[in-house]
Parts: sequence; structure tokens; C-alpha cells
Amino acid sequence: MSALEIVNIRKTYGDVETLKGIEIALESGEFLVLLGSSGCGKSTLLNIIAGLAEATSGDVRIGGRSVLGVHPKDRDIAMVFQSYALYPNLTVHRNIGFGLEMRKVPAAERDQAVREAAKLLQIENLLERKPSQLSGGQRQRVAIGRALVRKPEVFLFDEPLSNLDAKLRMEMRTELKRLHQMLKTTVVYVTHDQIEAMTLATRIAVMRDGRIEQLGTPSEIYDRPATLYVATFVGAPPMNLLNVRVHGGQLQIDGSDTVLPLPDGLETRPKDRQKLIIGIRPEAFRLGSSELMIPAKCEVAELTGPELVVTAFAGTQRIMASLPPRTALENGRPLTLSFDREAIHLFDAESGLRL
Ligand SMILES: Nc1ncnc2c1ncn2[C@@H]1O[C@H](COP(=O)(O)OP(=O)(O)OP(=O)(O)O)[C@@H](O)[C@H]1O
Repeated sequence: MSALEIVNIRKTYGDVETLKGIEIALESGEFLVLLGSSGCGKSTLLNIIAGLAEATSGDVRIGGRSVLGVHPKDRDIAMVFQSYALYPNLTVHRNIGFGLEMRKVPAAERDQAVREAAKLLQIENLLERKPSQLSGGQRQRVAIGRALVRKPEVFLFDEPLSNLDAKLRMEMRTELKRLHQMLKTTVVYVTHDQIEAMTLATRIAVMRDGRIEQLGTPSEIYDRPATLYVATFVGAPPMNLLNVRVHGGQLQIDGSDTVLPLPDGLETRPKDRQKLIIGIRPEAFRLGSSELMIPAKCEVAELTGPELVVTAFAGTQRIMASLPPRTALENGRPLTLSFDREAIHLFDAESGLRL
């Protein structure tokens, strides 16, 4: 039995369809990240799971039971929002235990649950403070603690780290991962941050315009993106996309003399003269000649610390390469970018679908 099933969910606001038939089944203990740019429908889907919004059609099942028409508090879920929505006048202890208090859970039992959650989150020493006496990260922990004590079937997170600064964000990300590994609860987590998605998820649903563009493990999404959209959404700098044309069983890069072989294991064989897009990740390049290479001209080299990000031109097309930091390069000089056959991703130029 799935912990959470989302069955053909559609949502229409006026005459605009915001969700266009979403289908996901989650096993118990999975960490699903809904990833997509602003407005793609992530929050709407999360709110429908939570019961804060109503679907136009479709079904949501939690622990095998349809929850349509069931009040949010009776859905066996707990939600953590971007704004932590703590009660300013209550102590951390009462904030964490508030849901239990509302359910008339006896004080001793409540206290034990609050202390357990606080221990997991390493905020035991803060239980008597008020939210105003806490840092952003500590407040976020309290908000998570409040969800933890309810021991729900499914946790829902709506961009919980987006109000934190970069360093704290990274710390809390690791903290969430540690918690999930320990508690093995089922999670649905909304973000537009691809690093958060890659590091936290057991599966990622890349959403675009109310649809799921690809649903897969982080490595499936990264290593075998199903569409051009997914290919460029995950990875930084983004995957290089070069226009090519099939010519005598080979790929001719537009605006350059370079010819590359067709990669192995294509699901669809391209037709002669078909317009394709070849994708190569910046980190797949190395300097020097090999069987597969693209001659290019270095335009700009930027040292970020851990890597040297090079912007170059292959004929008229721009390429970015992430190289080791101590690579010696001169602006305006020619360079040869090599890569392995497995590094080649091929997409149809019109449909954007992977071949
Ligand atoms: N109550 C509403 N009435 C009308 N349109 C809405 C309503 N709520 C959301 N929408 C629209 O539905 C679409 C999806 O919104 P949603 O908030 O789910 O996107 P999102 O992917 O979560 O974006 P963000 O990352 O910016 O929060 C948007 O175009 C939004 O304007």
C-alpha cells in the first residue's frame, strides 16, 4: 500500500488550469521533492494534499484512504511552512506542543513528546524561550518540532528553508536529511532550489506548467533528463545545449566544422538531416584531445574557488566548461574540450524530448 497516492489531480482557477492531471504514488519513507519554477503549481498541489485547497477533480489517498472532504487536521499530515507561524506569546515548549494541547493530549504525555522532538532537533535548552529570543534557524527547528510531535503519516514542507541565509540554509538542509534518515517518515517537500532537491530527495518530480515533466531519483533526473527543460533546470552552470544536424549518421554542430558520432543506446534513431540538440554538462569537459572533442575559443575564465568556469565559443555557439581550478588558460586562445561518449545527451529540437 502506498503512503500517499495522488490520482489524476486537476485544479482550475476560473478558466485557467493550474494542475493538469498529476499522478504520483509514494511508498512509505520516501522523500519526494516537488521542484519547479515559480507558478508551476507546486504549492497548489501541496495545499491540495494538505486539504487547504480543493482539487477540481482527482483523488488524494493517505495510508490507502481517500481524504477528499476530510478536514486538514484529520488527514494524518503535518505541514511546515516557509513562514514558521509560531505563536509569539507562547514558549518554545508550548509552541511545539500546541497541536497536542488542542487535541487534549494529557500534559505528561505532551511534555514527553515535546522533549523527544526537542532532543532530536537539538533545541532542548531553548524550551522556555519565546520565539523572539530565537535565531531564524532555531525558529525553523521549532516549526519542524511542532510537526514532529504529531507523528503524522506524511510530512509536508513548503519551501521551509527559503527565509534563511545561505549558510544556515545548508546547515538546516543537512539537518533535515539527518532527521529523515533517522525517522524514515514520508515527506513531500516543495522547493525551487535544485540543490535542495538533489540532496534531500529520494525522488524528484520536476514540474512545469501544471504537469510533471519527469519523476525520478536524483541521479535519473541528473544523468538521464527526459526533456530539455529538465536538462537545463538541474545543474549549475546549466547543461550546454548545442544545435546540431544529423548528417550521414553523424552530428554536425551548427556554425562550426566539428562533427561528433551518434551516442550509443538511443531509444529513437534520428533521421538524416533531423535537427537535434546535443547536451553536455559543463563538468563533463576536460582539456586536451581525445576521440570526442570540440575545438573552441576561450572568452572568459572565472575562478569560483573550487573550479574554473570557462566560457568559450565553438564556432558561433557558446559553451561553458567547469575545469579544475589550477588550469592555465588565456582569454582569446584556442582550447580543446574533450568528453566521454556517455556525456552526450541528445534531444529532438522541436519536441524537446530525449532521444
Ligand atoms: N487562489 C488562486 N486563485 C487564482 N489563481 C491562483 C490561486 N492560487 C494559485 N493560483 C495560480 O496558480 C498557479 C500556480 O500557483 P502555485 O502557487 O501553485 O505555484 P508555485 O509553483 O508554488 O509557485 P511559487 O514557487 O511562486 O510559490 C499560478 O499561476 C498562480 O497564479
